[in-house]
Amino acid sequence: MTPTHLGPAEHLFSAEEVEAAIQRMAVAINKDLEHLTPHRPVVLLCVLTGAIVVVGQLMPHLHFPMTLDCVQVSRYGSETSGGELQWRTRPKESLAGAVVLLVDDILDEGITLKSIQDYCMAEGAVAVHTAVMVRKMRPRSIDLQVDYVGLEVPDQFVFGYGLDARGLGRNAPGIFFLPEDH
Ligand SMILES: O=P(O)(O)OC[C@H]1O[C@H](OP(=O)(O)OP(=O)(O)O)[C@H](O)[C@@H]1O
Ligand code: HPA
Repeated sequence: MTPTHLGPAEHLFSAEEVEAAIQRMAVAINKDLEHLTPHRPVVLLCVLTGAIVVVGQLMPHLHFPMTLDCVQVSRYGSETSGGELQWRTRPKESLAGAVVLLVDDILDEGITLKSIQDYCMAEGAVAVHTAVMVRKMRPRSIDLQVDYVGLEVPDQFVFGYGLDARGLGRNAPGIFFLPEDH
């Protein structure tokens, strides 16, 4: 157990391990998207709030022309189980004809990422590539292919590196979970 300001927590990944995983994702993304962009920049779509940290770490390692836009959606709030998806902010620019790189911090049930991917396609995106810093190892009823995954985490409510537990812990330098938090 590691002491954190949320209490003693299991330490899953150090900051160095998370950063190394983000760099590996960047290498794979560069390989796939670099050749697509001579005509039009990729739209990197950050899923606020949690993805702000992974996007900040990922962007300097991406070597193709891009613009940065964001959506803000939420379905957990201060809970550890998800509810209905609330849309707070939609992208500023039109997605018509765009290649989108959609980046979130976690794939849990998959409802958030799938809903945003569907939204992008409905807005006219030509392709939506998806990337998550962590994917939770759990059964999922959603049919969703995630193109880039940094790390796999157990079926626990994790925090750190942008991920919160009841609003706190986004600044934790690594990925943790509270053993009693389900
Ligand atoms: O795969 P799902 O089960 O849909 O859950 C994943 C989503 O849940 C969290 O967002 P949250 O609703 O907590 O908003 P936040 O990013 O503002 O914390 C997380 O940041 C993902 O966006
Ligand atoms: O395990 C989690 N941690 C933080 N936020 C989340 N949103 C969905 N699952 C999680």
